[in-house]
Parts: sequence; structure tokens; C-alpha cells
Amino acid sequence: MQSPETGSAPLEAAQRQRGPVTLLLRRRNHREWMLWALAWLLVLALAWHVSWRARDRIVAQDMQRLQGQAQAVEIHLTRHLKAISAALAGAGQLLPPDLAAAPSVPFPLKLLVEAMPGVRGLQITDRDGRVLAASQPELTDRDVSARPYFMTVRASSQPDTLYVSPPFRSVLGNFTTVLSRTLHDTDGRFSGVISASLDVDYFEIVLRALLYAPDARATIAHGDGPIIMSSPLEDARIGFDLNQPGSLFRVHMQSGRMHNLLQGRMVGKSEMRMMALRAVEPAALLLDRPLVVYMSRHTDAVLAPWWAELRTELLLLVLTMAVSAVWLRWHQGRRHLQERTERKAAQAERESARRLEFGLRGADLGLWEWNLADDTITVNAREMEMLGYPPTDEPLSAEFWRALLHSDDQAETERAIAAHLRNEAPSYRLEHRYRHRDGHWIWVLTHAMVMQRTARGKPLRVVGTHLDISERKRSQLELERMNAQLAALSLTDGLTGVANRRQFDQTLALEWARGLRNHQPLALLMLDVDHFKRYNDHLGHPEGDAALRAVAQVLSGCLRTPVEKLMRYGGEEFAVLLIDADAHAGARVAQRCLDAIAQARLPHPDSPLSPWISVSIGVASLVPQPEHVQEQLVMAADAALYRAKEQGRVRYEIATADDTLKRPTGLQPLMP
Ligand SMILES: Nc1nc2c(ncn2[C@@H]2O[C@H](COP(=O)(O)OP(=O)(O)OP(=O)(O)O)[C@@H](O)[C@H]2O)c(=O)[nH]1
Repeated sequence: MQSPETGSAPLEAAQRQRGPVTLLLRRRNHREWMLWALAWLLVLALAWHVSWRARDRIVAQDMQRLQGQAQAVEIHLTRHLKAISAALAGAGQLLPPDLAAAPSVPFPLKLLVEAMPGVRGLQITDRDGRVLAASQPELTDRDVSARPYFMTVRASSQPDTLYVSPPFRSVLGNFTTVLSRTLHDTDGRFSGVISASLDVDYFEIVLRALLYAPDARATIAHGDGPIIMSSPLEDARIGFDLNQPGSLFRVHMQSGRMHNLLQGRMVGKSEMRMMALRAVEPAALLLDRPLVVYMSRHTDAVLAPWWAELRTELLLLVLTMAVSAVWLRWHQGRRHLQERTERKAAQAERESARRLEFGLRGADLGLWEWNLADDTITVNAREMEMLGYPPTDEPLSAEFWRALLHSDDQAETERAIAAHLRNEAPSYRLEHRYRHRDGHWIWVLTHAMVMQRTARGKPLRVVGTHLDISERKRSQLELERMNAQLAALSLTDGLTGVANRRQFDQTLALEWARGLRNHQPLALLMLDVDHFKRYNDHLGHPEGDAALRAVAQVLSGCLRTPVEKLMRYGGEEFAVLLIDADAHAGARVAQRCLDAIAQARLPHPDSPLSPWISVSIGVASLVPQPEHVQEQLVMAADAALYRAKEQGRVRYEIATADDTLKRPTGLQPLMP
């Protein structure tokens, strides 16, 4: 049973491992959101900058337009003032010098008024302020001496000045503004005033014609501040004094400039307006006070299209922001999922690699992975250890590996790899040698296969194992060597060291079959030591053995092995098989053997023939036929040997045709 502490330990360890990863991911997400916010701040700032510049352009364009309209009003007004001034001056000159004495005005004022657009009435006043004549008869004889406009004119009394009165409520009940010029008698003294009252309705129409937007307003004010007229007409505003602290009118007047473009609130109104203000003070007219024309528009109305566009742009931006935020959140979620899956897979792969490494260690296998793209090899520690190098995690050049390969194994290795890479074999397995770091060769068993190919079958990655089989290989080679030795021994005569009877039988069978196939003759020499029994009896068997070894050595020396090969047939009898040789060729070799033995002068102390060892030889030859058996050749050679013994020994005899035709009892040819 696990204690609760021990039971939760792996879980805590897993959480501890997960902790830093989660923290890192959170930080990355946080960074991305910061970047997202920063990017959007920049976009918003840029959008705001562009939009604000568009707003400024709209304001500037409208200001210019207001300026143009104000200028048009100024031109119009100047012409009227000039015309009225000229009319008043002309009428004044037609008046008699002594107005008081004059019975009446010599021209009808009403007619003059009708000829002057923008003028509602005309009146002539004497020096005391009594109305001598007026275009409206009801005003005649009235006393206007207390009226500010009269008092101002009389006080100043400048002959060429056109006096412009502030608007005031006339006796007729309506607001009016009066333009006046002084009259002088023949001595140049002030004799009265001729005045024209302006037709507000007329000017309102003129101003209205210049308004290009529903919220536009045109105003003409007196230089002292009161509004003379405005369009759209607002009776309540006529006479309203604009010359108040902080008013745009005062700003304009104090600027000393003839025209200004200003923005601000109008006196008595809460709305923001854009204004073009122009002072009307033509040089050709001596006005006692300037007039001020201003055209204005409601700022909000001017900017309404801009605001609408800005709202649309903001909406689009907010929508895009929302979409990008949703996308980022989705992307982070998906990535998180993907990374978690990859982490799990990597962990599983690590564990599997650990298990594999453990398994490979146990199996003493070196593991290698060949990356064909860059021709590098990554190996495990065992692989490096196998070759005497320290372990490394770095990929190594495949060329380094190829250089370690034994030159004798190169061709076969390359052939096997190439065949597998061409997909001709599911894997390859071969044994070869590698040079150990110490310089000695180790035998390695390679087993490898392609682990990854492109879609078109091009190999990308090969994984394989190496097993050090040097020990096994050494044992195998030793075994092979011993087997070969054994095989040789089994075919060698133990006493004389020449081929034994078994080898004779095998060689004869082999060459018989070849002769049969090729229709080539075979010759056989049977050699027997003469009177060897006597040798043994005289000197003993060990000496007899030595003599047999000496005879074998002499005979081997005179034969051209392996074509003429000496074999011990048995006892003191030897045989020589000659390939593609007839009886004459056999006889030549027999004579050579007899000569060699004679020249060797091996002592035989008990031979009745000579003091030296001698041999007798039987020679037989035939072309193997299907109806023959190979023993026929041996029997024929034996028969010839028998005859050689009979005829005195130390000689050779050639088998006769009869000898050759004798067949051993019970032996039948394979193909009779
Ligand atoms: N020392 C020794 N003697 C052997 C060996 N094999 C056979 N002999 C002897 O060789 C002798 C052969 O004698 P025989 O067959 O009578 O023939 P021979 O005395 O040589 O007389 P001919 O052949 O008629 O000249 C025997 O005495 C065998 O014992 C051997 O391996 N060693």
C-alpha cells in the first residue's frame, strides 16, 4: 500500500513540471495581447490623425468659403454706401444755402428714395434738429435734436464724412440705421443734416442670397457693436451689442486687421460657430465708424458629414478590433491545444527513446540515424563506444563513417545500401569491418532500413543498428580454418603427407566424369616399391615408414602438381592420375619417376635387384565411355604393374587393350 504522500508525489512532480511551461505560455499570450493593444493604439492614433487632418481641411475650406461670402457682402455694401453717400452729397448741393429761410425743398424726396435701392427714407434737418422735409410726410417738423445720430453729426460736423448711426428704434416703431452727411451754408457753417435711413428688408434679401447653407448666418454690425441687420432676420437681435468682453466681435476689432477667420461662441448664444469677419471701411468713403460684416456657420453643422464619416470609420475599426481579438484568442487556444499535443507526443517519444536506448544497451546495439539531406549521422553512446570514441550528441559527417569502412567490404556495402535506397529490398543486413580508433578492425553486423521517404519515394532518413560481432566472427573464422584443416587432413595420407586413397577416389570420380563429358583421355600410373617386404623385414617397420616418406617426397618432386598429382593408393603403392593424357604421355611420366627414384639412391640393404630402392610402374590410359566404369582404368594399370613386376621390376609397363577391357565383377557402367 502506498501512503497518501507517496501516492500524490508523481502528480505533484508532474504539476511542478507543467508549472513553468504554463507560466511561459501565459507570458507569451500576455505579450501578444500587449502587442495587439499597441498595434491597435497605433492604428487608432493614425486613424485619428488622418481624420483630424480631414476635419481641419473641412474647417479651412468652409472658412475660405465664408470669407468669400463675407467679401461679397462687403463689396455689395461698399457700393451701396458709396451710392447713398453720393446721393446725399448731390441732394445736399441742390438745397438752398439758407435752409431756414427756404420755403420748401426744391425736389421731391420720395422720388429720390425710390431711385435709391436699400434706402427706406430721406429727411433733411436744419441746424437745430427740426425736420424740414422727409420722404415720409408724417416726420416733417419733428424735433430730432436729441437723437444721438443728429447730435453726433452736429458735434463733429465734418463736411465729407458719412456718418453711420447705430441702429435705433424710430418713431415709426421699427429699427433703423441712418446714414448722414452735414449741410453747410455759404460761409461753411453747419446748417443742417441730410440723412437716409437704411431699408433693413432690402439688405436682408441681399444677405440671404449669399447664404449657402441652412445654418449659415450673415450679419452687418455697427463699428461700435450693435447689430444693424442679419439674415435670417431675427428682430430680437437687431440692436444687440456685440462689443462685449470676450466676444469675437471685440477680438476682431482689437486685432487691427481688416478681416479675420475666427471660431467661438456668439454672444448670447451657446452654439459654436465659425466666422469670417470683415471691416467695411472703404478708403473712398470717410465713414465716422466702420461697419463690420460677418458670415458664420454652425461648427457642428459644418462638421456633421465629417462626424458621420468618423462614426462609420470608428465602427469599422471597432468591428475589426473585435474580429482580430476573437481571432487572436482562437489562435492562442488552437496553438495551446496543438502545443499540448506536441508536448505529449514529444514526451512519449522521449520515453520511447529511453526505452529503446535501454533495450539497445541490453542488446549491446549501437543505434545510428543517417540524414540523407545533409549527409550526417547521429549515433548513440554505444555506437561511439564500439568504435572507441567518446559519446556525442552532435551529428557527424557520414563521410567519417565511410572512411572507417574496410576497403574489402566497401563494394558489397555500397551495393546493399544502394539496392535498399532504390526500394528493391525492405531492409539491408550485412557484415563488414570498421576500423577501431586504436587501429584494429572490428566486425560489425549492420541492420538498417529507410524510415522516411518523400512522397515521390526519395529516401530522407535511414535508421539502423550495429552489433559488434568481432568475437563471433573470430570464432567462426577459426572454425572455418579448422574445418578446412580437417577436410585437408581427411584427404591427406598421414604417413607420407601426399593425397590419400579417399582423395584418389574423389579425384578419379571427378576427372572420370569430366573426361566422359569432354571425351578426353585419362592416364593412370600405379607405382609399387620393389621388394618392400624384405626392406621391412630387414630394417623394421619404422624404417620402412621413413623409406615410404622418402619415396613419396622423391616422386612428388618429379611431378608437376597439381596436374600430375601423386596419391598414396595403399601400403607401398602410389598412383598418379594424368588428365587429358594418353598412354605415351603416361609412359613419359613413368620414366621420369623411375629416373628420379634411381637418382635419389635411397638405400635398400636387402634388395636382390640393387642396393637402392626401386619402383615398378603400370601405365593405363583410356577415353572414358558411357559403357566403361572407372575401376577398369585402375584394373588395367594394376595389370600393367603386375607385368612390370613379372618382367624383372625397376621398369614400367603399359596396359594392353585386353587389360583395359577387363571389368571388375559386379560393377556395371552407369550408361551401358
Ligand atoms: N613399414 C611399412 N610397411 C608397409 C606399409 N604398408 C605395407 N607395408 C609392407 O609392404 C610389404 C609388401 O609386401 P609384398 O606385397 O609382399 O610385396 P614386396 O615385398 O614389395 O614385393 P614385390 O611387390 O613383389 O616387389 C608388406 O611387408 C607390408 O607389411 C607401411 O605403411 N609401412
